[in-house]
Amino acid sequence: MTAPDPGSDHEVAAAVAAEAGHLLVEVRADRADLEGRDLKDHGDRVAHERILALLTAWRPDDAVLSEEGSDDVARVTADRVWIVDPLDGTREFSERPRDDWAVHVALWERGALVAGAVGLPARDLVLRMDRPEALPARPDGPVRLAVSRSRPPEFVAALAERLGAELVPMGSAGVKAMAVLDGTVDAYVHAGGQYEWDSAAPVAVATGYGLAPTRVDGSPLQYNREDPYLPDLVVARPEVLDEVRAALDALADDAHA
Ligand SMILES: Nc1ncnc2c1ncn2[C@@H]1O[C@H](COP(=O)(O)O)[C@@H](OP(=O)(O)O)[C@H]1O
Ligand SMILES: [Mg+2]
Repeated sequence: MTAPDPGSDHEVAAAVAAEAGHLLVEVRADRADLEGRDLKDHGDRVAHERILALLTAWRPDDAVLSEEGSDDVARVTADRVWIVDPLDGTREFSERPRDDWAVHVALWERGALVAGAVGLPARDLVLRMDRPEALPARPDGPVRLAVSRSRPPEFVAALAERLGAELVPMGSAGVKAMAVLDGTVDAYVHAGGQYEWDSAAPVAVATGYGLAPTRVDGSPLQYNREDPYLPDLVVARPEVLDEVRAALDALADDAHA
């Protein structure tokens, strides 16, 4: 049976992320018979089904764009669309006991992200757009950039060289964006491929925390487009934003020279 409607859209986002996260933690513990691809596929599927069941019960009139669902283009004309990645960092989820994987739940309404939560189930955390916390003070030293541990884009290596930055590898777009918010790193820059579900909830939460995520070229991130491919992203804490932007612009100039 589905629990009662949690209330506001923010509460729904957080409850959906938490419930799917609990399920994934259980699956990982209970299904010792599953490994690798089988564990990834099972996790993706059960988390997607749970999220869909909860959103259907609590927000029956809203559309859903999920990494694991079949896309219905009718969402493009809908007023409200939940953009979800039931299991981000699927690879890391399958590598027990890694904890760098996430559940993403965001709500897009008429052009803007209006609610969002990123669950970090293996850390028993849900970060929410509506419950921002102060960023810890930034330590002295080089800029720290979160980067994919399994397929670090060459572009980010070039950026790090230009900035004299340190690369901090970890899995999951949600984990990397949340690492900016908890002070583990100063920025997360990605290029070369991603989809709306990889960044919508992390961007919603980062926006709630007062950050201003953009595309790599500085333009706004736009969601609920017909093609959900959204290949690049910059999430940076305010103290390093100008420096990171200047380096990105210089790299773009070099590329066009
Ligand atoms: N070049 C690329 N093209 C498409 N998706 C990419 C990508 N690089 C990263 N991603 C997606 O972004 C998420 C974070 O990746 P990473 O951990 O490597 O930083 C992953 O989501 P999933 O785990 O949901 O598939 C991954 O599939
Ligand atoms: Mg993903």
